[in-house]
Amino acid sequence: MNQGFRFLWTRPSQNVTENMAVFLSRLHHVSLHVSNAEKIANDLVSKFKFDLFAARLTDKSKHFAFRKGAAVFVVNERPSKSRVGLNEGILGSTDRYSIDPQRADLEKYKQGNNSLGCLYDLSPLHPVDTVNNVCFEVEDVQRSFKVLRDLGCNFLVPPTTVEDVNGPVTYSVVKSIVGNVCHTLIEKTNYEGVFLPGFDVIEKNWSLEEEDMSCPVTHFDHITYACPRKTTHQVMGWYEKVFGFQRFFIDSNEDVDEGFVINQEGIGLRLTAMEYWKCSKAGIALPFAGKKEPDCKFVIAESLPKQGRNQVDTFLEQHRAPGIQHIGLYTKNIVSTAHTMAEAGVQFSSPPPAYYTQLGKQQEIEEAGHSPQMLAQHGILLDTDLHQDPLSQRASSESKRHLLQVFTKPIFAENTFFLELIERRGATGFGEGNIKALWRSVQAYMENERVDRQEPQGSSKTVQTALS
Ligand SMILES: O=C(O)C(=O)Cc1ccc(O)cc1
Ligand SMILES: [Fe+2]
Repeated sequence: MNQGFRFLWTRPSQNVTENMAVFLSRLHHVSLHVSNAEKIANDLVSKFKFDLFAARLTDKSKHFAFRKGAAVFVVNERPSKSRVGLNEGILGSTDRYSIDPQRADLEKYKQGNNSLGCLYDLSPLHPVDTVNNVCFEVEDVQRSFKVLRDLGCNFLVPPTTVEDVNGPVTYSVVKSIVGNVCHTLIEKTNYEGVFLPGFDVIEKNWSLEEEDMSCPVTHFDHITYACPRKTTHQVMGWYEKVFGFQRFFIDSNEDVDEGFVINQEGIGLRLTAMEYWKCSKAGIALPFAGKKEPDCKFVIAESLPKQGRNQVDTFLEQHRAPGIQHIGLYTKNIVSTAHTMAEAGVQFSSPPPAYYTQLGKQQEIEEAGHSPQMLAQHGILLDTDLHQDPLSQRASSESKRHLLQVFTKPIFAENTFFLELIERRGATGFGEGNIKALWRSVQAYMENERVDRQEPQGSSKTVQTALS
């Protein structure tokens, strides 16, 4: 079945590679644009246990950087339209660093969209809260810019250097093929500061190596895109060509051309996954100095028409563009993390209660060393990888590969983004059982939401009818 692999990409010799794609050193941060930065900032700190470690406040914009292990979010406050002035300079009056336009066409950019002082990104004026910029470190931004421009990529910000006392950082923003998603490419090998020039570091009295035992989130495990129907091949092809991404199989039942398809019992979903070339050889920033960071996977989710309206369609509608639907946070202990976050007010989507009582599930959970009650309490799902190599088949149940996952409810006012917790015990893909149950848990939440939203409308209609 898995033959004639279309997306398989073998790494050619170094010289050829140089002309083909830009290789990414590491994921630097993921950037959000929201209408109320303080609300999300509070949630990230008090509920999701991230640390606010850097901030940039100008009279026009607010940017906060949060970290949990190697997972870094930058929250940008989306300015209201009334605050957008034409032809304003890039630098806000409170900026204390220098910026060097490396290209003449920066003039155009200054006068255009990005007149709001949104460093390392641009203010997208997207109508709803959105997570839309996945920022990567690269070795050479200028060279990356040339390679990608030759490949036909559109740049939203040309190479630009920003500097403070800790040294220079050069960046450029390239538009992706997926809706409003873009990628800031960052070169910071000569920068010695904690984050990026322009941000004030917020000192905290804790060792960077210190680990939060109750909530051991270490990195971004995967980023899932919601894409329109029949666009998966195009998206895969773009990432393969531009950044040298490689396809990997989510599940052993996956078809090469079709991806991993679930098209039954109300679930219509096509999933395809890819990851970037592992070449984390560039200088690695704190707090992971000297350590190998795991790479983040990318998942493309496409809805299939037969099974009715679903969560991918809902995302596309409410987000008003294809884009990042959710991000999986890797944790070393999902039970403890979910428990700590739930106590702090995080709401999780639970699967139907029958999930935990279905034949064999209880035993499967217990064999994996968990308590069904504990998992059920927060809606955590467990999948056992049944396709094992012959050696581990003969080994004890302890050597089986497991995957544990739970989805949060949307974290913005509209259904345009949620988080996921994921713990991998040997499993590298996404289990079919979990995907079905995750899908159902989100569907159930959405159905409830729809009913809740319709009720007041229904009752006001009744009132109106009674009055007319
Ligand atoms: O299993 C995962 O974590 C995925 O990321 C797959 C997925 C993608 C989209 C959905 O709406 C539901 C599940
Ligand atoms: Fe996921």
